[in-house]
Amino acid sequence: MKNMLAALETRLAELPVRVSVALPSGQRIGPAQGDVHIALRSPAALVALAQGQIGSLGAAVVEGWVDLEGSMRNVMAAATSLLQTDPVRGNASWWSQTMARARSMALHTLERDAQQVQFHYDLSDDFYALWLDPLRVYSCAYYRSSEMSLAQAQQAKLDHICRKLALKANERFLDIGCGWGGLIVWAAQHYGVQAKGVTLSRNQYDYVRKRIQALGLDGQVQVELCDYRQMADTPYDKLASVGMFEHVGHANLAAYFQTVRQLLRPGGMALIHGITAGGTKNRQLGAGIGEFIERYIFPGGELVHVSAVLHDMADAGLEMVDTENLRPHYARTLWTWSDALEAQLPQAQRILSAQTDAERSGRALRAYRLYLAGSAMGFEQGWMGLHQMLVTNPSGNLSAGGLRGAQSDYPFQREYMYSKG
Ligand SMILES: C[S@@+](CC[C@H](N)C(=O)[O-])C[C@H]1O[C@@H](n2cnc3c(N)ncnc32)[C@H](O)[C@@H]1O
Repeated sequence: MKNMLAALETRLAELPVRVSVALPSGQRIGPAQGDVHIALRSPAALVALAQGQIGSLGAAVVEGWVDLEGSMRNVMAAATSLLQTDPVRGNASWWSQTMARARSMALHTLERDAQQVQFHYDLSDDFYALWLDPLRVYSCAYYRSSEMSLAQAQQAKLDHICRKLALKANERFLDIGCGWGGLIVWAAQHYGVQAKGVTLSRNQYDYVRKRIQALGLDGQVQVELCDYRQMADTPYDKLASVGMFEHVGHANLAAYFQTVRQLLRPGGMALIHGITAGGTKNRQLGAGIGEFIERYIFPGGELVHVSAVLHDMADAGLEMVDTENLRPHYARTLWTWSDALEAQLPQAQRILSAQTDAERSGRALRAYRLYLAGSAMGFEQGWMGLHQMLVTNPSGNLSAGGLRGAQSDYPFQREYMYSKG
């Protein structure tokens, strides 16, 4: 115990911010006044701190076994420096990979996915509205110029996607995992497409239906509450799926891309946008971070390296024509969400308390504070990436003129993405 405390004290002295710690015994270590103050109430939390298990320490904060004071930026600066192992380093053994695959299959039945998605997205619309932009876009923004606000950068992202897809008036456009409907409404209003979105969240479905009505878009935009695996629509001209494959799981990724291909007409284009793992072996981040996210934020969420995503896309017969990594944009997006939440903690607590008892709402708020700031830090550190992948369903059909080969709507050069066509 003495050695552990001495080692902890040395580590605290080396941190980039001043961290003071109150031990369960009442003893204090570190500076008298810190930028961050940690009050430990359980010996297990002390061990997590000493071992740099920052995810486990976060869980202890959520459960109320640790009190944490300080700005989220200082907390995260301390957290990265406390780490003793690289959280991106995964286990490559055959056994661990096989177990991870079996777990992934079990986690993603139709029933479980509906529960897992509703656990997160149906927490409270008012809570999300507090820190998201006015269109409630819940994915990485695109800061086309550095002075953009979050609202502008989210609009720029919606437009970036529409341009990449070269959307044209009257085309049929599907958004799998449409959230609060930002993209389908934007694509209908600005590109004149016939749009449909699907979501597994009841709150999102109700909200989008009302928004479509309020905007008078009934004949042009539709939303459906269903799982992507249950769709049997005739193929669309264009398709997007944004912030969605993180919920699909590695074991189901190939089937997800087969569904994408079936829902896309020959020659059509799809834009797949999602969080990717920084390493090739880890489905979850180490140091207890993955367990934290699984338990409090995204049950069933899985990270997959971009190489594995592209592999399964190719196996499904989709051709990747353009890939862009927006990782720094997600760090900035997440810090903006985190700052907005930090600036409105009493309102957030009130909103969450209206849904459930004080203990559960307190836990949820502590979990979201750590998740938003921790994710911002994770993108800054490169533990995760954010890839936009443009793919086509190449037609290989015999046409009247003979064999056409693999053709698609993808233009010859990528300049078209930067000018409204
Ligand atoms: C991170 S949100 C992204 C929402 C939206 N695309 C955006 O950018 O704001 C993920 C979305 O995927 C949806 N989703 C997750 N699993 C799904 C499934 N199996 N079938 C249909 N939708 C699903 C959720 O309901 C949610 O709307």
